[in-house]
Amino acid sequence: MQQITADLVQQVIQPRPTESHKGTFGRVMVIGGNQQFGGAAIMSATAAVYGGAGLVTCATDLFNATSLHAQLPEAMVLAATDKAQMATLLPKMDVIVVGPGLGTDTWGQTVLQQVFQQVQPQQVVIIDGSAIDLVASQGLTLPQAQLVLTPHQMEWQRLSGIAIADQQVACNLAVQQQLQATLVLKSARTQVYLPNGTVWENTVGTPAMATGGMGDTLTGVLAAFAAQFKPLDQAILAGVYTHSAIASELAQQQYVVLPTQIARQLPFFMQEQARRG
Ligand SMILES: NC(=O)C1=CN([C@@H]2O[C@H](COP(=O)(O)OP(=O)(O)OC[C@H]3O[C@@H](n4cnc5c(N)ncnc54)[C@H](O)[C@@H]3O)[C@@H](O)[C@H]2O)[C@@H](O)CC1
Ligand SMILES: Nc1ncnc2c1ncn2[C@@H]1O[C@H](COP(=O)(O)OP(=O)(O)O)[C@@H](O)[C@H]1O
Ligand SMILES: [Mg+2]
Repeated sequence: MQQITADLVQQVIQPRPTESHKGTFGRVMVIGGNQQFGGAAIMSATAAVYGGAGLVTCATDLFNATSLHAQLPEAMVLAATDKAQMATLLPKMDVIVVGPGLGTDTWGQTVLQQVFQQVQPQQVVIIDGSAIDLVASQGLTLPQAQLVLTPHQMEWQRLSGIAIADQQVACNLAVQQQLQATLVLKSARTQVYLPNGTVWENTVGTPAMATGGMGDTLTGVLAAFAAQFKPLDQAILAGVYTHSAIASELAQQQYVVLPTQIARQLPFFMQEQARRG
């Protein structure tokens, strides 16, 4: 198993080119947030904006629109069930996050199926939370795209059929290769399984991160990094490390680290890495 280190992150996060504009840094759409879990989509979109994605749109239950805009006016918003608008906007996206706070009821199922039908092969699609549970419970076929799955151990158990106690590298790798997706298997020591069959381990992180919304925030970090930095494999590894490294820094003084604090720290951490790289 290879280790994700600060060196790798500093190679990925580079100073921004002077000749650039918002289009240079990618378009991200976060799809999720039912009436119960709106915060999850808001946290994902927040991390995507603070992580540097050029344009961020949140497709959600419009119940969440005011709260989203109250703290993140940078994000655009639309109803996830608006078929016409989704059909216009989805093909324009570089990176799609689907699942944070989506829920597994009929609303979530309808939204997910519509997204899977419209995704294009060149797009990066980050599948998280409820979307993973729905793929598992409904036996949905994953779309043709650059897929990144971000399950925690329980979600991976549901999707892969491998019980948490049996989630060893060889078994995980076999299923990940079948799924033809990057796997970010989240735990206290998150592992990343890349399409080329290499397996990486996160080397930072803290129990101060064990708070609801922490994984939702990770999806936004990964989306922003995938939108800005190439190749995708390196962007994902750097995103996983950055999310936890910020938490570890804050945990020097805090017993608990809030997901929204990690998002707000992203521009500072990224500037530090860009200067060192
Ligand atoms: N503020 C919000 O709106 C929040 C919304 N959330 C959304 O709620 C939906 C359900 O997700 P949940 O993850 O809460 O529910 P799940 O039922 O999928 O999983 C949570 C349970 O899995 C177990 N588990 C075992 N190993 C674990 C591991 N390594 N990491 C995490 N849990 C582990 C724990 O007992 C935990 O209670 C998702 O769509 C998610 O995005 C959550 O992220 C919480 C915050
Ligand atoms: N004890 C811990 N040590 C290190 N990282 C942790 C710990 N507990 C949780 N995390 C991290 O927090 C995130 C939790 O993700 P997830 O369970 O999907 O959260 P949520 O769905 O509530 O947003 C993952 O990135 C995981 O690695
Ligand atoms: Mg989660």
